[in-house]
Amino acid sequence: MTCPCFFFLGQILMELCFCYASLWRIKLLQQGVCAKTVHMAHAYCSKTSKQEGKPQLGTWQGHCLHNVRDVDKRLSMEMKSKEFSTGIRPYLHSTAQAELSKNVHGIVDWSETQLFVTREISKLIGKSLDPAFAIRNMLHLLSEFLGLNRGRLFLFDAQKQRLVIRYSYGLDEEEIKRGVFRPGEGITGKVFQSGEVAIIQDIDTEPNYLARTVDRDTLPKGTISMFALPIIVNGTVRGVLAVNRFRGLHRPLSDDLVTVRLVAAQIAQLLRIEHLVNEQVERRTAALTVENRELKKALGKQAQHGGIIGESVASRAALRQITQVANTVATVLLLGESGTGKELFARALHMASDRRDAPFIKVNCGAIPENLFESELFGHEKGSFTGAHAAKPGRFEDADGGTLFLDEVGDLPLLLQVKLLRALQEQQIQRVGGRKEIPVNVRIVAATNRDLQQLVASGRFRLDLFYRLNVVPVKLPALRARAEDIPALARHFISLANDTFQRHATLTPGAMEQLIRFPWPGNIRQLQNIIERLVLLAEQPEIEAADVSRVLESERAVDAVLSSMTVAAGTNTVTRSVRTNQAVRGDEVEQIVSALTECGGNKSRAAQILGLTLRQLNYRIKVLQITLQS
Ligand SMILES: Nc1ncnc2c1ncn2[C@@H]1O[C@H](COP(=O)(O)OP(=O)(O)OP(=O)(O)O)[C@@H](O)[C@H]1O
Repeated sequence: MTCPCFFFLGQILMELCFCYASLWRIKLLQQGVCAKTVHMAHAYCSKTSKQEGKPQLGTWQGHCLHNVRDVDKRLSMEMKSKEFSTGIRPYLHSTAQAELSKNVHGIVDWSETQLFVTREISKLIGKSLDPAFAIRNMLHLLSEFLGLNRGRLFLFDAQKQRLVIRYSYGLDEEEIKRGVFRPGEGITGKVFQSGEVAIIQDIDTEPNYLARTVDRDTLPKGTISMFALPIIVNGTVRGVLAVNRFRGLHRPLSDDLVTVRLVAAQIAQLLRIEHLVNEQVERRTAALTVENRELKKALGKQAQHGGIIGESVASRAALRQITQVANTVATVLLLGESGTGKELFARALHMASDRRDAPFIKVNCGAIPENLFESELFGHEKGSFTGAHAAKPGRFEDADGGTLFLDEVGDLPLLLQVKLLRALQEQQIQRVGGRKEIPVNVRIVAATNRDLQQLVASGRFRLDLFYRLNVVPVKLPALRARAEDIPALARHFISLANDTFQRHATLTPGAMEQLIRFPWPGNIRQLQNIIERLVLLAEQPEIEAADVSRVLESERAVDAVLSSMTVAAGTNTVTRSVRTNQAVRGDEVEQIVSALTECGGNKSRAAQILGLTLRQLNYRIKVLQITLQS
């Protein structure tokens, strides 16, 4: 028989316990601990006591305190972290408050809570695609509202060949550090290896549970279950999501599994997006790093060599030659096809010489009308011819102390060749209409894309002038003879085009390969034009091999059309192919080509048909980059 005193004492103790637990609840609420958690812990304790029939003060109070203290300890830890107070805490606080206002004094309705958690998880993805924010909040929701605690996401570290914890909720730093598994090791490793879900009813009886991450003593007494789910991204297992579950929760295990599966699927989605973004960023960074390195290299060399890009043997030989003679007065004759960089070399020579602070004057001998040429070169006195209203110095005088660059010197009329020779020999000139000899100190650099020796042989160029100019001949190689220079030149032109058109284009290795393999006829300008076109047409920053193929294909088509035009010369059929790289000026090209065709390649007659002087025709041929190949 029970003593009434004992029964009475028991009632008092029970009341005291409720009061104690309520006080705890109030205290924790005052301290800012999440109200829902405290409420859940409290509800759990009340239920336990009811189920166990009569009050067992030590056991249920112990449960209650253990749960509340444990939650409190972990929340305090989280609350200390910056992230909690800036991102997660306000979010959970507001949702918990909302839930609390509905449910604070009633028995927890789990299906409603599950629905709420599911909704919140989906909302998280909409809020941010940042995996750190979304995943931590999901784990937080699982723990706070469903009691699925110590959520941890392991990801496979390919370098270490280990699964390591990347995101977690409710684990301290030591626990995170300990949570490392080899594939196949423990439950986590096995789920990773098999790609199958593991549901552990009781971790204490599971031989594969290694209790490595979470020390068993830190978990509540009683049965603890565990879910471990593979995270599958694009068909590959990338990691494992694990959570602990107290068996004491009064709802089916399968309900929680549904929610954890949803979280695993959302995490996989987030990682897929992260992977895609990282891949893009990595590709872009790698391309930019290569480009940066190349540009730095090119810049260094450019600064050294006056902007000349060229690593090939032929380019380096030409560079060596101009560097050697830069500081002398020796006349340099630059020989090379159109667009091989003759002007660039002439300028570099000037800049490398001690004349660099004096003028560099360029005269295009092929572009100046014959009747104006002498005055252009040597100047004129007032009234020396109609229209000479004032005295004007010529280009020789302009270049005094510096460099005079005579481009297309092979086009110089014979009469002027004599006068030029005289000026070179005597280092003095006479203006048109003037009597006075004017001394000039000019260094001559001449250039031509024509075969001067052949012109001498045919009587169109004076031999003595040829010797005078040909002191230091420098042969500039055509692009086809220096494929090694193409990558550096291409990058240089990409950078120029990016500056001009405000773009950020880069060439993929495949695109560069296409440019290297293209049979460039010789003109660097053609390479530059194509790169400019590629930069302008590019729909995305990376120019792919297919983009280059497309542009080169159209280039080939233009070449083919122009090459098929043959020119017959008299009764002897001389076949010449005509090419250009300026498709945009096709009409004019066609007119010139058909005039040349009609006249059997005779430029003087073609010029008459076109209403041009021979000099003008030669100039148009040059500007339009029409090359007559025998
Ligand atoms: N080695 C090089 N490095 C960098 N750019 C180059 C190089 N060679 C040529 N270029 C560029 O190619 C274009 C043509 O060069 P340039 O005008 O010097 O050739 P050119 O032989 O004088 O041509 P033309 O005979 O038609 O007058 C220019 O834009 C020039 O900057």
